[in-house]
Amino acid sequence: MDEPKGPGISGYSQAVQNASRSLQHCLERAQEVVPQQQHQETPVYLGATAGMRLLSLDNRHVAMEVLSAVENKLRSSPFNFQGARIITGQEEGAYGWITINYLLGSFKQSGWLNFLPKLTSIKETVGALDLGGASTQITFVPEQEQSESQENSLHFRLYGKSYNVYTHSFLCYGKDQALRMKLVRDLQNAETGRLQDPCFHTGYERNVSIRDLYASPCTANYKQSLAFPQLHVVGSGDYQACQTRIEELFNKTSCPYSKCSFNGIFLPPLQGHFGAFSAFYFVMNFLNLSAESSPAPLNSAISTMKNFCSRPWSEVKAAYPQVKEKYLSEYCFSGTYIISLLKTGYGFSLETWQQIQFLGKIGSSDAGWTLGYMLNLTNMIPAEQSLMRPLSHAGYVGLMVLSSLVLVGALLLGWCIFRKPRCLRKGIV
Ligand SMILES: O=c1[nH]cnc2c1ncn2[C@@H]1O[C@H](COP(=O)(O)OP(=O)(O)O)[C@@H](O)[C@H]1O
Repeated sequence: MDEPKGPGISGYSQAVQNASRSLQHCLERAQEVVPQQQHQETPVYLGATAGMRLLSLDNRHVAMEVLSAVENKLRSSPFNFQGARIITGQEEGAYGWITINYLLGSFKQSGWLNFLPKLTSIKETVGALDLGGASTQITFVPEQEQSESQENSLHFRLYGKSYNVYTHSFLCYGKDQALRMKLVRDLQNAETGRLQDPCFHTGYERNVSIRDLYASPCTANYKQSLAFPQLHVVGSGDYQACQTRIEELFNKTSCPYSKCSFNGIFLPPLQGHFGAFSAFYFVMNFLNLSAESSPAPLNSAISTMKNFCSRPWSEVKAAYPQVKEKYLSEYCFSGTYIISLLKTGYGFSLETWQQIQFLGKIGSSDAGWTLGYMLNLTNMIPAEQSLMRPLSHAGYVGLMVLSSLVLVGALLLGWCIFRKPRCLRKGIV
């Protein structure tokens, strides 16, 4: 039976071992891809996200140990290691937004072409929705420039244009921590260690260690002494009931601003198109709800989820033998969570849902915060747009041919004037 590892001591060392293994794998891959003579001059940065933010909240000492273990490994690699740090939720949101807009070309178009608004359709930036295991981010340029909450507002100057960006990172609302929060809430009224859970398929069973469940800062507040050391989760596969339980995670009771998402957090009216990536994409892509040309409407996403959650576990397992059991068993929860977060949490409607595009890659690059982080650290995005636009290859060739013709013409003219004055005179007379 699959048991999700929580951040108990065993969970941490397991997590460190996993991280170390993936880092090794990453380094080996990078050494294959980057030509050997460029290894030393290739900068390497490491940014850690919400999982490490949580670990740091829970035990700063362990978090620092993990970072320094990773640093040592990277320092001994052939690359030019520049440092490892835990990035803030705001940075994670901002870098995701920078990545997708950089890859979609939204910044450049809205740079110098804005001087010619009538000649070109102005392309707006696209909002970014990022779902991880431990946190989720929403970032976009709202219609109203003045923000009601300074902690949610960022200012960027990119390619000569200013952007006032709204961002918020919800720690604990990544899909793994959200599942934990739901489980501990379900446990509050439980008398036995057996929990019937509508977010898992019928026939699915999982044992969860109570100690691990409460070990996260996201669930610590719900801690209660229970007579049983393990929670025995038994699936009942019911989308509607699952959605009802999930929606309890979003506290909509009070809002100190004109508008909020949930938990009293300011959210300006949603504006424009959104790219939803990372786990938003992994889950929606598995459920066939991410079609890039026309993403499924909200109503059909809900019917797909109803149908998927109601399928018995034995049937689902047989249908997808190649999918990791941990992911497969949680797609009913994750899909339902995504719909609830976007609809109830952020307030996407039937209409605005259509503005969301679920993105895995843009071109050949992953949609995610990492590219934006690199672009920022390596100063790849200038604040000001250079006045000269770089020439395309065709433009360059054309300009060279034209200047060669002008040069040949000038030489001929000079030769006529100074060496053969009669040819000119003949022409004139
Ligand atoms: O193929 C997949 N299907 C479903 N979930 C996936 C798949 N690949 C990765 N994930 C999950 O997506 C989430 C991505 O989290 P990530 O590591 O980017 O952010 P985090 O730092 O906030 O946890 C994790 O929960 C991971 O387990």
